[in-house]
Amino acid sequence: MEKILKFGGTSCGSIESIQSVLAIIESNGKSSSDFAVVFSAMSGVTNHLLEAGTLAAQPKSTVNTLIETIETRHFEVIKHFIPVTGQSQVIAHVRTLVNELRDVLKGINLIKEISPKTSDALVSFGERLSTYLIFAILQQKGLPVFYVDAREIIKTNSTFSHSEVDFEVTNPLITAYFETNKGKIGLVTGFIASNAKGETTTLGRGGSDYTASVIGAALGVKEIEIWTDVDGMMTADPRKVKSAFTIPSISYAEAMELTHFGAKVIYPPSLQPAFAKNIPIRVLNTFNPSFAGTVVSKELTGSPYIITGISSIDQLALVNLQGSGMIGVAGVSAKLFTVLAREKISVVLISQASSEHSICFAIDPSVSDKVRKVLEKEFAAEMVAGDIEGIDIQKELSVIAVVGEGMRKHTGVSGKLFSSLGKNGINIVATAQGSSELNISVVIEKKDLSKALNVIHETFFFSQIKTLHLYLVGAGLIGKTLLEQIIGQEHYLAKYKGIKIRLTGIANSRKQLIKEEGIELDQALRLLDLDGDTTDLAGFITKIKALNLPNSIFADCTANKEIYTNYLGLFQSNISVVTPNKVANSGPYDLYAQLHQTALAKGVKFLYETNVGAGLPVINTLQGLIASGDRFEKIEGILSGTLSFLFNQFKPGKSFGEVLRAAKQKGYTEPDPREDLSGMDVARKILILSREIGLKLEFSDITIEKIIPTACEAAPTVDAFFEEIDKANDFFEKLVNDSAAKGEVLRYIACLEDQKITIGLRSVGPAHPFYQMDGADNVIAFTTKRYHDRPLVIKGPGAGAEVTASGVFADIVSIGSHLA
Ligand SMILES: NC(=O)c1ccc[n+]([C@@H]2O[C@H](COP(=O)([O-])OP(=O)(O)OC[C@H]3O[C@@H](n4cnc5c(N)ncnc54)[C@H](O)[C@@H]3O)[C@@H](O)[C@H]2O)c1
Ligand SMILES: N[C@@H](CCO)C(=O)O
Ligand code: NA
Repeated sequence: MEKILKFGGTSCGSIESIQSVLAIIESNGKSSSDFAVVFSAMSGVTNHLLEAGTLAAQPKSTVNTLIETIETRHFEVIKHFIPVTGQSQVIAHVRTLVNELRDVLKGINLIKEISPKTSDALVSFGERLSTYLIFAILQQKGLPVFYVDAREIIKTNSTFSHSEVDFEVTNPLITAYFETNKGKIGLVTGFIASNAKGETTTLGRGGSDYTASVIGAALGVKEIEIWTDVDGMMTADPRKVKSAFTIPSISYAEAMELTHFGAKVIYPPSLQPAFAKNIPIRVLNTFNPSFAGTVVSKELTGSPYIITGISSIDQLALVNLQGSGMIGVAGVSAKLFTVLAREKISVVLISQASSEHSICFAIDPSVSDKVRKVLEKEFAAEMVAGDIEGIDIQKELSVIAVVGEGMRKHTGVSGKLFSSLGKNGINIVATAQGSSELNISVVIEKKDLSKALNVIHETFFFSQIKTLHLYLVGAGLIGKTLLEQIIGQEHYLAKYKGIKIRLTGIANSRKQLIKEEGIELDQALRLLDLDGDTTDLAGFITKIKALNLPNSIFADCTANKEIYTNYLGLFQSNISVVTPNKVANSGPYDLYAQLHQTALAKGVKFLYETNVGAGLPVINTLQGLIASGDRFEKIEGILSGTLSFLFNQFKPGKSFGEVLRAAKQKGYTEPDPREDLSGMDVARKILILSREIGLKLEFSDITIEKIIPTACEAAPTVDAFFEEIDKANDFFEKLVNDSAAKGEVLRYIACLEDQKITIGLRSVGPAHPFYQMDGADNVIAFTTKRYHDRPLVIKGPGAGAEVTASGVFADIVSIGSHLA
């Protein structure tokens, strides 16, 4: 015979699905009749039958409603597919079967008990009904079909509910039966069989697949098709990993490993007879029949990936047995696993270090109390003697298995696996790798499961592209410009850096929006307005943490003074922070130190190049010098773009207020320009630089020489401030004139030397290195041990939306490169 098709319960579940099943069979029938089809019961029917059985065994209960439900579902199929003239005969046959079913239930009701034997007889009606219906429909359509009650050809022992097939008797029966009906399509009841006495038995878990496999093996078919409701076996559970895709080809051994840990599309043990005869199994989708699905076979067609798939068990407990008395003592593990076997406790994974000091193994958490009791009893003597110190059971864990024959040929697979988890702060509680190198298993905390699956999936299947999840808080001047810049670089980043930035959250002071699947960058502001909720920063951050997405970056593009109190929690949740906001790094030193230490300890990034000199490479350069062992002697510079612009542009006769307004309009000033004019902004920057070189200075250690009249400084609002500035024009004219009279210019200079910071307005002549400035230029001179005679100077535009956003962007990309 050419092949066997098998349709599961969902394929036989409704009018629509049966429509697809019929179409698939008819299309196969066009070219040949040399195949057979195995059917499960209509979905839900087996459960209804079992329920009816349980009910029937109770006094004074009625099963009529359940039987009617079952009957009606089958009648509906008849009415839909069979022409009226042909219906009565089919309906009559279904009635006969249902009456027989009623008799079985009556029997159960009489003795008030349901044995595995009666249960098997009861559930057999599901497959008998579904298969008969499809037989009747196809027969009326004129296809050469015959109905096969598998009880006539599959013989088992009498272990009801999970009977074992007697192949010696079965195989000749199958070949003879199909030989007699050669040239016709056999439609076979799945799941059911019979014992030597002719009593109905069932084949246990994966039953109908087993039927297909037993018949296929007996007839030596070329392929077995398992039709289900998904596109074959996937690289990961698509409910947990959105980017999971169908595995085109997989080996029997890999399929075993994957399904052992989850992927429940097929149950490989039930396909054993076919495996043994090297018959390939193809897993196909009834609802997407043209899709090629997955072939499970001995031969591999060569996957482009190192691994084949990932699966997991969500709930797991880890038992750890430890003690010095276990070292070198033969038999502890033998005893342990004998006990577990005796108690029928299934062990999911085992790991023992070569020190032999401990053995750890994973079990279903529902049996953890039992395991503890059993072990405490069994090892009581060893525990009293102190040879075994204790039994530790950890719950709320999950296990992930990375599976693939390809791992044998590649080195560095576990390195890749562990480092990808490590970079995302996922703690590995235990690991196990079989010497077959077919499966590496890692036990992790349950809360990290979805994140870990996604990280691993991306690492092995999309290694060319790393998705960064970006949460942008602050969609003002810098935030908006950043979004525009990202849009412009999407293609470049994907192609040359292997990075995709997915905007997962955005907020401004009014609204916030989080979308796990990502927010279209060019629609982000509109969507924030349209779909956003009222801003609640604490709630926003709680949601980010709960989402627990891999490669997450929080970009703080606000000037908010409190937001940084959230950074610590973000770091602890393995979320990196990128920010132009200077408040965190210029706050109390203890907090500053705690933030930096936490980020370092958690392996996440805290990047803030734009804190000083906007996009100019000030912080990175400084860090490079420090890292390479240079020593700083002096840092001096013009660190305010706004003040630089003011003193470059303002000339007597001009309005100082107008020049300041122009600076604001050009995006140089802080959202509140009082921060710039008061010297606060410069003070923050030089303090940040001092901390970068290792000084423990506080804001209060800085002396700021004032440059604006007290009235300006005292102005309560930004508007009032501008009014005061306008009134102070003479004051500023005099400052400039006095300086110009000496042939000099005014420069607002910050200086760090001998652990002291001074900031003030200086009048400098043409010989001074800061004399020649333009626009909103910053200049920073580092005098160090190495750059001693002539300082290292960084100079250029130090404020403005484009240069600042690009500095923030570069920090984000640098995190991407670190993760990729
Ligand atoms: N302009 C520059 O040249 C420059 C250079 C370097 C650094 N920076 C820094 O960049 C940051 C942003 O500056 P900007 O000019 O874009 O400011 P902005 O006022 O234009 O934008 C700030 C944004 O933050 C939002 N915001 C404020 N508080 C918030 C909160 N609690 N929750 C959510 N959103 C909140 C606002 O709604 C706004 O969208 C500042 O920290 C500034 O110091 C600016
Ligand atoms: N307001 C700041 C922006 C850069 O940090 C300045 O004028 O320098
Ligand atoms: Na910078």
